[in-house]
Amino acid sequence: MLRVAGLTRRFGDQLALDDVTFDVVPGRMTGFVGANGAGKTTAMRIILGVLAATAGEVRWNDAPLTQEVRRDFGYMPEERGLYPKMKIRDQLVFFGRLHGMSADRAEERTDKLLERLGLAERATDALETLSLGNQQRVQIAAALVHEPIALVLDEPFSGLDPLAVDTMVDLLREEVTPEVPVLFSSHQLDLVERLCDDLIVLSRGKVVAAGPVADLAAGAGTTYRLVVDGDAGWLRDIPGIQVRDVAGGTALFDVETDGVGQQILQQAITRGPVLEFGPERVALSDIFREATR
Ligand SMILES: Nc1ncnc2c1ncn2[C@@H]1O[C@H](COP(=O)(O)OP(=O)(O)OP(=O)(O)O)[C@@H](O)[C@H]1O
Repeated sequence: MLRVAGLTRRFGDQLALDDVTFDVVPGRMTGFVGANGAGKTTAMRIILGVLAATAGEVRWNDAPLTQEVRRDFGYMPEERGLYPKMKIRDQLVFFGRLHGMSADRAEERTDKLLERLGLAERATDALETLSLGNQQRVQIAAALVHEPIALVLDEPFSGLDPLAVDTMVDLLREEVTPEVPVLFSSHQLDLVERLCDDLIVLSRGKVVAAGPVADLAAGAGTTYRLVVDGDAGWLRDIPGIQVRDVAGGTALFDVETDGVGQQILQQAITRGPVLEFGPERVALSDIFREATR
């Protein structure tokens, strides 16, 4: 497991990270979100050892993370770091070799990834001749080529069209074996919601929410949605609930007393057909807004 423990980073007077602690659990995709300047890139750079922490440490399997172990991490930096004039296949093989792979293995992995990303026919083209979306695909391949033991991806999906996002996501899911923790930052909350198992929300250098998305989304857990064939206006007269909204047969309400939700379902059934009933999931955008307020 990758653990960030009490990370603090100052730039002059500015506190970019303030005692940040979180875990990135193997085999789970962890989304890292926060407004511009919240400190995501700074934290990722520290994890990768590109930047030093002012205080705190990064741990790997309960021991301080060493440079040797870091060599086996995969990293997609915010400032994409590939060589524009180098052929993409040569470049990926080169990165594989840098991470200690044999030439044969690096070539085998490179060809598999290029094939998988639909870039096999461009293997001998220079990176700069590719579209930006395709350059991004090569970036992700560069992070994956050496079969990393952990992945840290800074905005891996920015600028990609929905189809390219899907290809990348499929590839990540294939690559993320149960031993590999994956941390990725993104501003695309819909995508994060679809993709990640765990979420870390950073605001002004502090962790303001963290945990499994399902738990965070259920956090408010007392809001229900009822859809009936008819008018749901009668809900307004029921004690023990707070009606948020009623539009025709669709109602959203908060349960203030335990068990009232089930009583309402029973009442609704006696009044006519019930089309939908259940707890309302909180949208990630709402969790984000609430946490970073
Ligand atoms: N090298 C640096 N020197 C001075 N300040 C820096 C440096 N790097 C980052 N900062 C500051 O630290 C804060 C956190 O920046 P960081 O890039 O980590 O945020 P972020 O969450 O990645 O933002 P974004 O979503 O815009 O990429 C910002 O206020 C930024 O200006």
